[in-house]
Amino acid sequence: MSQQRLVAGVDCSTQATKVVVCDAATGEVLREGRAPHPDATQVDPAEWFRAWEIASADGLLEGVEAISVGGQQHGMVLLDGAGDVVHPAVLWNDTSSADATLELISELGGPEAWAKATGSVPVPSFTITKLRWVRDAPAAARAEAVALPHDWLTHKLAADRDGIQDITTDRGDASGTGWWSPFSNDYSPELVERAFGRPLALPRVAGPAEIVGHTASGAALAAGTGDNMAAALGLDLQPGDVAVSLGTSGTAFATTSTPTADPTGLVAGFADATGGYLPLVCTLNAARVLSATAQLVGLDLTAFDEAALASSGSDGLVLLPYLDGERTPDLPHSTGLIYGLTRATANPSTMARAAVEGLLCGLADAVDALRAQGIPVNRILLLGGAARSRAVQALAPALLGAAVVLPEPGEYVALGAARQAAWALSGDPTPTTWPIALGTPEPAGLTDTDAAEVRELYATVLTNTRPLLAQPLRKRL
Ligand SMILES: Nc1ncnc2c1ncn2[C@@H]1O[C@H](COP(=O)(O)OP(=O)(O)O)[C@@H](O)[C@H]1O
Ligand SMILES: O=C(CO)[C@@H](O)[C@H](O)COP(=O)(O)O
Repeated sequence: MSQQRLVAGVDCSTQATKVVVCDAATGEVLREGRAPHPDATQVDPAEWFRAWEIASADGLLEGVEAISVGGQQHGMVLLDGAGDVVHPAVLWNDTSSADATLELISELGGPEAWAKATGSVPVPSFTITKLRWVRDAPAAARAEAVALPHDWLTHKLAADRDGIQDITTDRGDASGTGWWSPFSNDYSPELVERAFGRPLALPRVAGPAEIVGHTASGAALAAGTGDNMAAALGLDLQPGDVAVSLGTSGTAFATTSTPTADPTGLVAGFADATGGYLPLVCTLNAARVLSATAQLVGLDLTAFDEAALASSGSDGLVLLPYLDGERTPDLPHSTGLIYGLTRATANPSTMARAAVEGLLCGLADAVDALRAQGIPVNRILLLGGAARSRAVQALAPALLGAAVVLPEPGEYVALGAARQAAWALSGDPTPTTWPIALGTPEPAGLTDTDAAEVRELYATVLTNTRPLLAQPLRKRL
C-alpha cells in the first residue's frame, strides 16, 4: 500500500485566513484551521501572517509535503529594498482610488484602450489605481517593489529566498493588477511607470505547477494564485459551468481557453491558475449584505434566513445593497438604498427577503454580463459563506436564470490551493481530479415571472437613482 501524501491549501481572504490539509490523491480534507483578519480596507500584512500562524498552529501541518497560498486579489503591498512593508496594504474593497481610476482611464485613451492592453478596464479595486493613489504619499518614496497578498505571504513562508528579487506570483493573480496582459502573457511595466511615476520591481510570474521555494520545515511551496482562480481549481470548473461565489465579494466567473476584453468594464479579463483564462464579474457587497441587514432587523443569521424563507415576496420593497460603495455597477461612492418602504413592508421578514433578492439581483446582472461575452451558462455552482443561506439557495435558480448546483459546503479557495500544491508535488502535466459532492437547492416557489418582476423593479430603481448614487454622499443634496 502506498503511503498517504499530505498537502495544504491556504485562503488568505478578506475576512479570514483558512487552511485545509488534504490527502494529495483524493482531496479528502483531513484537518482545517482558521483565524480572522481585521475588519478594515487597509491592513498591515503582518496581520495575515499572524492569522496564518494561528490557523496553522497545533500541529495542523504535520506531515504536509507541499503548501500553496490562494489570496484575495488586487491588494497592493508596497515593499522597500529589504522587503519590508512601507504602507498598509490597500485592499480590493478600498475605494480611495476612485479619482485615480478616472485619471488613468482617461490618460490611456479610455476604457477600450485598457481592455485592449490588459483585458480589463480598471476599477478602484485594481492594484494599478492604488499605485496612482499612493504615489505622492511620503511612504511611497521608499517603495522598491509591489506585490499582491498571496505573493507576500508565499514570500514570508519561504525560508530559501534572499530578497525582493525572489518574490513570485502567478498568471492568475498578476492578471488583476492592471499591468499584465492576457494577450502578450506578460507584464506591461510601462503601465506601472505611468501609474507610479517610476518603475518598481515586479514578482516573477511562476508556472502553474512550479515549486517556488520551501518552508523552514522543508515543505515545497507551489506558485499560489488569486482566490477566485483557486476556487475555479477547487471546483474543477468545466466549460458551461459558471461559479457564483458569495463571500465578502460577490463573483461570477467561468474558465475559457481564450482571453476576453470587455470594453464596458463589467467583465474583467483575468487569467486562471492552469494556463487558461477566467472572465470574472465582481461586486463589492455580498455576504455582509445579509449580516448587516440581519443586524438591522435584530436577528441572527439563522433566524434571518428563516424570516426570508417565510416571506411570500418582497411586495415592492427593494434593497440596492451597495453598503460599502460598489464596483459592479461602477459606483464607488454609492451607499445602500431602500425603496418601497410602507407599513406593510416594514417588517423583518420582508426586509430579509429584499436583502436576499437585492444580493441575487446584483449577481444576476453579473451572470448576464458573462452571457453577453458569449460565455455559456449551462449550470451555476453556488459557493462562499452566504451560499450556506437556504433562502439564497432557494431563490437563486429563478433569479440567476439557470440550474443551480450546490457544492457541499467547504473552503473551495483553500481546497483549490491544496490541489495546486498536490499538482506541483506530483510533477504531472495536469492536476489530479478530486471528486466533489454536489447538491441541489430546495424549491422556493418563485416563478420565472415573479423573478423577472423582481429583477425589473430592481433595475428600474437602480436606473432612476444612479445619478444620485454616483455622487459622494456629502455632494448629493
Ligand atoms: N448561513 C449564512 N447565511 C448568510 N451568511 C453567512 C452564512 N454563513 C456564513 N455567512 C457569511 O459568509 C461570510 C464569509 O464568507 P467567505 O466565503 O468565507 O468570505 P471571504 O472568503 O470573503 O472571507 C461572512 O460574512 C459570514 O457572515
Ligand atoms: O476583487 C475581487 C475579485 O476581482 C475579490 O473577489 C477579492 O479577490 C476578494 O475575495 P473574497 O475575500 O471576497 O473571497
